[in-house]
Amino acid sequence: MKLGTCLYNDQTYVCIAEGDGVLIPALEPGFDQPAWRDMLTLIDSGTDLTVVQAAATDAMRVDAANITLLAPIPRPRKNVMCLGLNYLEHAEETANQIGRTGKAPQYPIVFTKCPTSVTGHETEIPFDPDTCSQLDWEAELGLVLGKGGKKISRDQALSHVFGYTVINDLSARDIQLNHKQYFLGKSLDGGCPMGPWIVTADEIADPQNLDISCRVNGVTKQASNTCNMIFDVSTIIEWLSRGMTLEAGDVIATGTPSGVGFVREPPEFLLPGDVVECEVKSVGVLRNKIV
Ligand SMILES: O=C(O)C/C=C\CC(=O)C(=O)O
Repeated sequence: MKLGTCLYNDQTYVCIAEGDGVLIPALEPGFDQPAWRDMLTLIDSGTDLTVVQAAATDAMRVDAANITLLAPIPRPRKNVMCLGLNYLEHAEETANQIGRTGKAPQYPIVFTKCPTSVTGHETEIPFDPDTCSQLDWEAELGLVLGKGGKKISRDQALSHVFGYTVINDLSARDIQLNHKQYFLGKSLDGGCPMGPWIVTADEIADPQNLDISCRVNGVTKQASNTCNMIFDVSTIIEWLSRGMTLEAGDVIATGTPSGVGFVREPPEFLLPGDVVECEVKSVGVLRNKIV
């Protein structure tokens, strides 16, 4: 099932992709209203989603033209947790660019993006030349947890995943590299496009076998497969939860493959007018324009 968050008649709802449009369960009074108006409440509620689809009525069907999709979780409760240098070729291209030895990280590199950076599919990403002149793309597989926990074992990790989404870990390289910590350069307003949907975990048989790519103005810049992650999804959850309690609704970006802009010769960055598309096969295409 593909779940999203949309605006319909100036109100926010959780919706389910269906054909050319969506189902909005909250339009039927019989459905749990708080859960179907907010994705995090829905995740917390543990609602049986199959029941909803089976009970779909015409009153719930809305044409795609009548809604605006937002990020599936428009404002996560806490920072989006992200993996740095989690594909070997990307670790190597980065090391070459900044004059380091290119080795796979021995331990996961984890940084975060603040919740206010989250934005949706087809939103415009503001380009502010006073702040940043080196805006770069990073296509990533995103995880949304359905169940929290501490010391989650690799074996159990996938059972904690509610679903998968696409994230563009937009990176202001000048800010990121000048400030040592990644945080500021990764947290610009509009710097975390997410969506269009959360694809529920039952639909993704193997998160380590998904083609992942990024196109800028239709030209492919990144093309890889999630099998090339250094730390796979289960290991990421295991590592993150070793000493830190993970919670339902947490969002994790699992790292980007090679082909980012700042390591190119000459370096390439996003400019106003550019359209950037991140795609994870079976999960979706996330498109944004820089303005
Ligand atoms: O300064 C570094 O070590 C890494 C620079 C870029 C990597 C990155 O942003 C990532 O998300 O991976």
